[in-house]
Amino acid sequence: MRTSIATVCLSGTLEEKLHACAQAGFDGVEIFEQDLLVSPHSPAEIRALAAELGLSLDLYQPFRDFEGVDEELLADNLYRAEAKFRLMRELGMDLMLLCSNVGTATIDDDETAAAQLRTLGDLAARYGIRIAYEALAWGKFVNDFEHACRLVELADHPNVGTCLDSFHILSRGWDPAGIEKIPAEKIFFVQLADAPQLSMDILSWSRHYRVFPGEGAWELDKFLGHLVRSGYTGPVSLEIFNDVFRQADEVRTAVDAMRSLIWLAERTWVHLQQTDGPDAHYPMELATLPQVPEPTGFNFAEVKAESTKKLQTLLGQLGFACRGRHRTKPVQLWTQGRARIIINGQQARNQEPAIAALGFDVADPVRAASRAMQLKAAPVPRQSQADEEVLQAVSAPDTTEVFLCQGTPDGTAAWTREFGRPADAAAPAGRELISHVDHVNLAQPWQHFDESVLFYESTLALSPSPSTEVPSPVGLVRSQVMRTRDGAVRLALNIAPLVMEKPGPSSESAYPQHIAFACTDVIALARDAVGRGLEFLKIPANYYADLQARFRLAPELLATLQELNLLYDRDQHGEFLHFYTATVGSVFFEVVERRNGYDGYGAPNAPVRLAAQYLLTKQG
Ligand SMILES: O=C(O)c1ccc(O)c(O)c1
Ligand SMILES: [Mg+2]
Repeated sequence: MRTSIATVCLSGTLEEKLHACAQAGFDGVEIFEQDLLVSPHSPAEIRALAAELGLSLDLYQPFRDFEGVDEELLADNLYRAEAKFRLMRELGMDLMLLCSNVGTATIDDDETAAAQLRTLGDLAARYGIRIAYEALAWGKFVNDFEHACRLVELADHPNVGTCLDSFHILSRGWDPAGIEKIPAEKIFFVQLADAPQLSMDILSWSRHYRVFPGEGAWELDKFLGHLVRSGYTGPVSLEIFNDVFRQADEVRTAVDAMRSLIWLAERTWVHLQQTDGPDAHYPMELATLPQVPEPTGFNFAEVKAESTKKLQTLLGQLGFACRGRHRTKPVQLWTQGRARIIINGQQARNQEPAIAALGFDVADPVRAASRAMQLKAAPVPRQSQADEEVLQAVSAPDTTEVFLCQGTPDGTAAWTREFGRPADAAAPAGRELISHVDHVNLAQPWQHFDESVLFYESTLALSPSPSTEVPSPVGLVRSQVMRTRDGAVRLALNIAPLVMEKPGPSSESAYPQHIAFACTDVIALARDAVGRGLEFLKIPANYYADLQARFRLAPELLATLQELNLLYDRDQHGEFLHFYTATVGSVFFEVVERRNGYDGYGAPNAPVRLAAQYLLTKQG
């Protein structure tokens, strides 16, 4: 599959955009006219730069409002077109995108429009140029890809074909299966975009909210499957109008874009294997990736900190014990049940405690790392001694280090052997009620949220749950859970509100993130923790009054919840009881008890938690 991307997807100058596309590994680009118009470089210089970078210039776009007009306007439009053909010759380009007329068309007649396309084809042919006609979803008379194809067929000119754009097809709810009926040689170009399911006018949706494949709501693997079956072999290009990508770092966006195409090609290959059988062959080649199953659990979570005292105290109060110190590094291992927390003091000068790494249990770490690398994940450089476990790790978009660890049937981890028992090893403070890490909640930089979702889905095989929004005193927090089907791994990604503008310590400290532990008896554990002096996040009385109104809890239970600062929720399966600790640095802990298969995260309680934490930061 030849890959391409429209320059409109990226921030920066045309020169910067071309460099980013080449760096990310694209075969070619679509030149967006606006990017060229504002460039100080001549068309010849842009052509030379693209050649030097090994990028083909696949499509010049857009040319607008051409067909369905009267004779006088047609003459003007042909004059405009010829100027662009001359420009394209300087660029060394031979394919121009023509959008269906959205403004100036006055004649709603297929024969007329097709004849005008034929005239344009004649003119284009003199310059060795071909025209790819695209139905915009909001076109005046042509807004449906099959209608555009009928006009192309009627025009019956070798230099006139169609451009398919998934946005215009899927946003209108047209059935993409119709793509298979289009003669492959008439599909001159293909653009892909995904989008979140929104209810708004289509033009605004298209111009502001498109995202890369895998970051929205559409089944683009099926869309691409229809295209592959049509016999098309040309470039598959990304055309994403997105307000965030326009401001984000262009190199990162280009890598995110490339990852989406690599992943989509694989998904499409899997889809076609399943529907057409393993012996089916198509002219377009789809590269595949090493297949990996979902991870089976969290292997560890690592917190980096210069001063580890407060963390140690907190973990001890939760019933964790220090199981050892690393033989050669200032690193401690704290465990309870299968929950492992590494406290890492390496290269942590002046660092307040923060979650730095997560380990996932996978079936085959080398294979999983190879997949991640093929998906353009950046490897984490590591120095290990000869007798140490070689661990595979890649960097997530929010810079969390993702370790791919060997899963074992009994949940043990071989690397723990490197931790000798410390001289001051404490016996666990009491009974072990925590069994494992239930979920981890990571704050995402606002401009990398979609990238993070795609990263965890494509590299780790986690699936996105429907996203939610949680009100907090400093903004609305968008939350997206990525999880395995069995819930063994649950990762909640939150977009922190843009800036904490209110004065106070919160504006300096990183947005808090947390690790939630699963426990079999949260009331007992909370009582133990109270006895050990744990500082709980204080929950206001108003919350408990509302709880009573919503759930009619037994008075004794309600009193216990309130006494212990426990929160409560219920779903169609069962009940959820949980509490939060105070925050150290940017880290806090949660302990949860899921009763009878409760499957959520206490979403109605999240605003209460955020408000309580906000109050604490105000008090300093
Ligand atoms: O929004 C637009 O005008 C526009 C322009 C060119 C395209 O290829 C497209 O899909 C939309
Ligand atoms: Mg388009």
